[in-house]
Amino acid sequence: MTEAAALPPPEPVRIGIVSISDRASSGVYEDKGLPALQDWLSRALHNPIEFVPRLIPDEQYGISATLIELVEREACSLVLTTGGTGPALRDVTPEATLAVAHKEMPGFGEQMRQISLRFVPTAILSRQVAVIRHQSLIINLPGQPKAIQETLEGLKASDGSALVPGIFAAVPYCVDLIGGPYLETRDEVCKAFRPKTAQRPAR
Ligand SMILES: Nc1ncnc2c1ncn2[C@@H]1O[C@H](COP(=O)(O)OP(=O)(O)OP(=O)(O)O)[C@@H](O)[C@H]1O
Ligand SMILES: Nc1nc2c(c(=O)[nH]1)N[C@H]1C(S)=C(S)[C@@H](COP(=O)(O)O)O[C@H]1N2
Repeated sequence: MTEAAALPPPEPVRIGIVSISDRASSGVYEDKGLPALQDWLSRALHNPIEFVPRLIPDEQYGISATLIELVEREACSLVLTTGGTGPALRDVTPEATLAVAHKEMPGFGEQMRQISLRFVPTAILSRQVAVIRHQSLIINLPGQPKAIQETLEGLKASDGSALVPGIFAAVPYCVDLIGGPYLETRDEVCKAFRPKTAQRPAR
């Protein structure tokens, strides 16, 4: 038997994915946010994932209500949003997210802006936040569908090594610390960082 075969199977995880866009939610254009989130997470994680998707307009109270529902009724350990983080009048995702926060996790937004500045100078306009509510981590990502992979995965050199680590590298350990399932990443997509004492044998 190989070492990987002797390991227990990865724990299942419920992940809320929320696309926040006036135009995609009203059918003006096709939503590309939910497929991009689902595709990247399925490539990055060994864990079986149950996705809980929502496509909603840029309405502050509706966004907060959706986040509470995903955390409290749907028991999602992780919730990723995309869209509504810029400076436009209708962009209220950060306010809606902070309104349901028990703790703020400013490092995610800081790192996201560092990564995004390597791709576009307008990253300085992005206001993403991350928070903890109960035992769930909620993270805002920018609305451009291509920005989802850029921020989660970071910037890689041509040999695949990380030039700027993506924000997802810190997600599994954060989820450990709030009592969620043990998330196992595929190193070629995203190498999770955990201190040695928190690591289980690699798959
Ligand atoms: N869910 C989505 N699906 C496809 N493309 C999107 C989506 N959200 C954003 N985009 C694209 O990224 C750009 C910037 O996103 P942003 O969140 O600022 O949208 P917006 O201009 O506020 O409009 P809306 O809320 O109607 O998507 C959009 O103009 C659009 O081209
Ligand atoms: N990685 C990455 N981050 C990005 C972008 C991008 O193209 N790639 N677009 C920026 C732009 S133009 C804006 S206005 C802000 C906010 O985007 P949102 O309102 O679509 O959430 O995200 C920024 N962050």
